[in-house]
Amino acid sequence: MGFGTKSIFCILSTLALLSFSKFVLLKPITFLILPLVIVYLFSLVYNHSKNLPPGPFAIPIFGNWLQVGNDLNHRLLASMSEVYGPVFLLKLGVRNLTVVSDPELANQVLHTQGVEFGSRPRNVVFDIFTDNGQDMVFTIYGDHWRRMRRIMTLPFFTNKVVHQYSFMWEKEMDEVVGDLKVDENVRIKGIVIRRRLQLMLYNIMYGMMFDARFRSMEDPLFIEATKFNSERSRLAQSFEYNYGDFIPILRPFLRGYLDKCRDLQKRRLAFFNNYFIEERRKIMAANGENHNINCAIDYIIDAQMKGEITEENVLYIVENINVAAIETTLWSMEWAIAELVNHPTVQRKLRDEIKAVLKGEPVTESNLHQLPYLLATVKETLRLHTPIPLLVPHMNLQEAKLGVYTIPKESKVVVNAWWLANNPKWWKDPEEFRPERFFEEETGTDAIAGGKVDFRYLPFGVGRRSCPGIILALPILGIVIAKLVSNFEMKTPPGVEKIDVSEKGGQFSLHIANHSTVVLEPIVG
Ligand code: HEM
Repeated sequence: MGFGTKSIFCILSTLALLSFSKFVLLKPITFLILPLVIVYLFSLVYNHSKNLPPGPFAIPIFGNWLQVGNDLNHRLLASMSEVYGPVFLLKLGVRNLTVVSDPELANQVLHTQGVEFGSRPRNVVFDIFTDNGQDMVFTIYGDHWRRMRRIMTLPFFTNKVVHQYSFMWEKEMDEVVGDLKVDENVRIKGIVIRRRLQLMLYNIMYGMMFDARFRSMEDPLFIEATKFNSERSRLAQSFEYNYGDFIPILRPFLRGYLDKCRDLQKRRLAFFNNYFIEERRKIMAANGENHNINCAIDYIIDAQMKGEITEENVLYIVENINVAAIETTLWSMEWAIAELVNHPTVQRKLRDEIKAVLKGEPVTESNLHQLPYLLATVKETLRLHTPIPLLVPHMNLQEAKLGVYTIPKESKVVVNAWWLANNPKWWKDPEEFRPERFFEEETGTDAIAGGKVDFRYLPFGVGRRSCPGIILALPILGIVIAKLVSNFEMKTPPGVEKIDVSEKGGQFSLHIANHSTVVLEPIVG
């Protein structure tokens, strides 16, 4: 007798027993429990006949939600994978969550079955922030995504763009170095460097997008842009709305939260439109048919004028760059700086490498490839502190196979990229910040040079939905770190032994919990 038949037999005998017992007749409460028992037994049969991935026992309506809670972060999911295996399934109310923690299965989700798992799940808050998928990052896999990704590639994600803008990036970074050198407090008490680096990154991204620049950290438009983006991040990243997403009957209780999201989104999009996009439209219109393409948004508006995308899509491309590009790169910089302060020998080795190879020439995008220790330091930062530890969630529109298991259609599928890169099964002393690992024990893999994909190391994902911004993020991170270590000795403030590298996570992000105060002592000579 197979399991299915056995279970049906079990259901029938349980029902028979219950219906004949005095207990049923006497206790009305049984009428409440009985349906739950039936649902549970049927779900057992269903799960086994479908061969769903293993997972904790799920109760009706709530599934596993009451057991696992809201904060489904990379560490909790990693510890669950030790119990349930490299792929497991959580039922969260009406949603299914499949968690993948194995390089070969990650290869299947992201690469060999990239089409099947290439969509993004929706949720009540993201539906508001993307107007039901008008954007690119969170939209399902299909024609709209393909068109948006193609249109964004040429003005943002090519080598030509990198070469065109790297001079501007380097200038922005030199300004940071200049500002830090003239401020005496920086070398005595130290500063929280985040805000200054944030201004630099806004200037880099807004320069590429709109040919625009914020004058200083006090520029009212800069203050407004950062406020809008951080509020958007807070509302979207919070775990506090999960209950309404998992259990639709609870959604009325989310009304206040969702109204807040709608209000913010309206004001934020109007801000992008009125101050930046409309400005570019005016400049383009003044030049008529022969308008020049001076920045990314000109190219994108041009695509809209040719009827390839809508006006709303243009706005959502701007919104996506604000969300995807700036904070991710900024978090990585903060992690790198904190680790460098805590590891002065790594700073010294970086300095030695730069001196020996470049012999006094400045670090630029075009000579970065000559600095393998610098590249390994960036790589090690993203391994230990993966900024998007579970990648952006994937989703299968149809029922799909993953290994021997069946993944129900429209499941949220997350790849635990942080655990792939920090599991002691695959890495020696993974908790150590040690760029040398890529020259010592990792030499046989795609450690530095590229080539065959190493599915243990996926901070940018891989495959169709991988991060197209990697082409900008890696050189930006490399040059910033190189400029900081060449110009400054980075230290803890007086009385502090180590920078606190505790982490704080959201639905998609992992950042440093306390923005570090760092002393930067200029290097003379
Ligand atoms: C250190 C910095 C960055 C990290 C760690 C990072 C990481 C990621 C990850 C993990 C994904 C999702 C991959 C997946 O779902 O499989 C992603 C998607 C994306 N990233 Fe990045 N990213 C960074 C910087 C950037 C930058 C600078 C840009 C743009 C200028 C950018 C634009 C995007 C876009 C548009 C997507 C969505 C791709 C799609 O859905 O097709 N990212 N990024």
